[in-house]
Amino acid sequence: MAQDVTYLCPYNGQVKGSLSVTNYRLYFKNAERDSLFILDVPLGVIARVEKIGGATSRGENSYRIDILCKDMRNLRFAHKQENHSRRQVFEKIQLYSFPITNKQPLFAYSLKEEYEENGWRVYDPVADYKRQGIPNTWRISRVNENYELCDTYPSLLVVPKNASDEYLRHVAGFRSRGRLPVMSWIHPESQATITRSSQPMVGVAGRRNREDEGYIQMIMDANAQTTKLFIMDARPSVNAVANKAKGGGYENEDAYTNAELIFLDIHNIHVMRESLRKLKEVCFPNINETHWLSNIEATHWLEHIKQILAGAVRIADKVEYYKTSVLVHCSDGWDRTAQLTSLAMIMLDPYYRTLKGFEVLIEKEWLSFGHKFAQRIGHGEDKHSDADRSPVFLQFIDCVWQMTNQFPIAFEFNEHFLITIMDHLYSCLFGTFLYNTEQQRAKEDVKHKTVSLWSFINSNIEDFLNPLYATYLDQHVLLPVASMRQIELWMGYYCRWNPRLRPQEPIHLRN
Ligand SMILES: CCCC(=O)OC[C@@H](COP(=O)(O)O[C@@H]1[C@H](O)[C@H](OP(=O)(O)O)[C@@H](O)[C@H](O)[C@H]1O)OC(=O)CCC
Repeated sequence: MAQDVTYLCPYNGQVKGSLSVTNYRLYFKNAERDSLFILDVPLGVIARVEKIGGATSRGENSYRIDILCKDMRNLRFAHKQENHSRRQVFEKIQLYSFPITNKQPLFAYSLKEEYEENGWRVYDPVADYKRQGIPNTWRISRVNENYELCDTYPSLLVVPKNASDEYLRHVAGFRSRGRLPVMSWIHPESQATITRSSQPMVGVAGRRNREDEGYIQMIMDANAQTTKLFIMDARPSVNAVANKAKGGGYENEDAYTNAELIFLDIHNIHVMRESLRKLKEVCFPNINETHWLSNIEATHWLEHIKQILAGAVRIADKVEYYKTSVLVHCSDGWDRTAQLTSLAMIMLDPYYRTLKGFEVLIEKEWLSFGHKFAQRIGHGEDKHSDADRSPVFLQFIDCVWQMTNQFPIAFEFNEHFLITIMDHLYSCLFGTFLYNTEQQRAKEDVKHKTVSLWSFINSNIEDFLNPLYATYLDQHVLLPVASMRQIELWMGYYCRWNPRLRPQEPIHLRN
């Protein structure tokens, strides 16, 4: 606890008060009695802490602690040199914001809160495949039971019936990191499927693999409706070609007869990280009125959102209206592929537009299929400029918000639900988003040692429901308009800290 600290609020000016740090949060409370001002920041959201100014700094508020956060804001606290309090506050914030770096346990292992709902029971892979209805042209394989085939995949895989476990091993050998094509979703009527994978290891030599080619044919044959299959490669073709230099690449249509390859032109994690960095500069702390639209355009953020949504629309369109199966992949098959399969599934299957169904979707397409949450967010690590960090999951949640914005009564959950998920992606209060793979989470026994985010949400469900929700029975397919005219900046998230941008009651009505 440090007394006599001044929070330099970009909206309310200087606020004098006391700053406390616990092993979970940073808590600032103003000293004046009249208007209460509180800042309550989970330390997990902190990306970087720095000391500004030294003992000889004389300018007003020049002796500070500046904090950069992952949730689109920065916090600045001015200290008094004579109090000698800054060092201790700084060291405690460092210690508890970066527990992995400092060999401390993540706070999720300290949370003792009890909830009546056990969120760890929300997702059961067999139950979701049963709900989808797996016909006997497909089978559940246990070949990855102990993660021996692919340590970044789930232990349970749904594959074409005729592919033996031995055959699967050959196919996995030709896919980057063993991430072979497996089923994400099957259409209840047409039996057209969405399958997902990583890139084939074609390389500059143009290597082929008989089993991989035969396996793609099996996926095609499992859909009696058509003799064709679309391979949607999420990447710009130039990147797919560049990946050949590292032994990767894409399917050669001569080798995969009846398959049509389409590139969806979604950029890689490095482009997206840079785009969000620019967006934060434009949105926080204040909005430049005259250059707002050109500043937003210069970040390219909305173009990326549009491109991801448009890719998912093309997948949903092929599966629904052409009754044709689609294989989705990118380079590694855990960033853009997860965005595309999960968005297409939301468009095609109303179950995933319910609150529980959305939780199942995140558990299945993101967590069980090895999206590297720990690495992309940097949980507990102080390496704020790590090139593996990237807002891939935020882009997915932003695309879901775009759909709720275009179809306000089609989703059971509300905006607060999406923002709460983002807040706890960073907070490390729950075990849900910790680690990078299902195997790691099983090894760390998170289901017994931590609380699931869905326990908290499902025990307070009324806060997260959309009052306008109308269970669409007939309109089960929802295709958003993925064009720049319809895509909007999600102000409720990117500008959430600016009180002037919150719709207020007219001043004269304020008491
Ligand atoms: C000469 C060496 C060629 C080379 O490095 O290939 C590597 C590629 C990197 O491949 P990219 O696809 O551009 O970028 C990759 C994808 O973003 C992938 O996510 P996803 O799951 O969405 O695939 C991430 O997991 C990887 O960490 C990242 O490297 O780099 C490029 O293609 C950049 C050139 C334009």
